[in-house]
Amino acid sequence: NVAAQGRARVPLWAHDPQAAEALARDRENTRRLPGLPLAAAVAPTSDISVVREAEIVLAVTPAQAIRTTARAARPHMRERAAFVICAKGIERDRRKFLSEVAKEELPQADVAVLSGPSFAADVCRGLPTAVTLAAHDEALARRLSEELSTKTFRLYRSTDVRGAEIGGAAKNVLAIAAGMSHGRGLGASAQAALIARGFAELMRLGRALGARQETLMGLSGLGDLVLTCGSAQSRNFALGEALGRGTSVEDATHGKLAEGAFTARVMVEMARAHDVELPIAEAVDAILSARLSVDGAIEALLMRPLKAED
Ligand SMILES: NC(=O)C1=CN([C@@H]2O[C@H](COP(=O)(O)OP(=O)(O)OC[C@H]3O[C@@H](n4cnc5c(N)ncnc54)[C@H](O)[C@@H]3O)[C@@H](O)[C@H]2O)C=CC1
Ligand SMILES: O=C(CO)COP(=O)(O)O
Repeated sequence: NVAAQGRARVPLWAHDPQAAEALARDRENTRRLPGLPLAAAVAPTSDISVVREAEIVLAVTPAQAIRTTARAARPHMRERAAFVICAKGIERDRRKFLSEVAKEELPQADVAVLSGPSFAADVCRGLPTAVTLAAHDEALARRLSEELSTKTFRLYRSTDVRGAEIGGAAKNVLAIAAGMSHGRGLGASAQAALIARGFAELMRLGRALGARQETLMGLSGLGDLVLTCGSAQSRNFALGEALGRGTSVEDATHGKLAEGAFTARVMVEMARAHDVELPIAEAVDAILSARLSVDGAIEALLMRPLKAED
């Protein structure tokens, strides 16, 4: 809907033909964004060859589906079209960032990352939102941020692609921890401590992987961490909250896409490979893999040796 502002036609591809038909019929995503109709210019389809029309493709699938989607788009994408990754996560099987996945699958495209604090429903309602648009090429970042910004959806440009994607991936894992603390009734002080120590983990990992500090402290890092760790509107926070209340991992992860559940393990593996300690992310991974209970994780975090605040 944002892209439809000022454009006559915005094709919207869905991989599931029934979903595309339902969107075309109802002009609304009745399950995920009820009460928020599609703009008139949005044209749902399940034919991925529509990317042929596009100079800008917004890739908004689950993170683990970015590779197959990019691969399917490859024969149809124009030379130098922009492939803007809006998913937040890291490829689990090959331990790759999504910009790396896109570059491998779409050599003809210019890859960018759009990430930051923005619940889809807020954006669709026209509530004020500000996010990061990162591309290695400054001129591309500038062009995309100008073309995709509206009065209420403001894109700040960056050339730190890695920083933008680390923030978006890591905050989901940390939001699960924040949700657990809330669901377990640990109180507002614990919540604030978790966000601050979670941010320390995000910074440590980001620095080890070459991200810039200002990106990690910006919209796509700290900004999105604060949003996601502080709102039950977040699916990651809601997943953690359910676990904190005692719901089983199987029941809690069912139904809605919570990217942190897919990112936790690969984030911990990447950190270990770079000798970076991430106790909160490790606890989330251990709980999701049923190696640790929520109470066991709280106990383990409280028992950690006292150390300097870094
Ligand atoms: N919903 C939100 O507020 C925000 C979501 N994101 C990110 O956007 C990405 C997508 O999230 P949502 O749209 O919210 O999730 P969603 O669950 O609402 O929609 C995901 C869509 O992907 C489709 N899909 C599932 N498997 C697929 C596959 N193998 N190939 C292609 N498409 C497939 C589903 O049919 C569905 O239409 C996630 O990485 C999420 O972190 C980022 C910012 C905000
Ligand atoms: O990324 C988001 C907000 O910036 C959406 O958060 P959830 O995926 O946790 O709902």
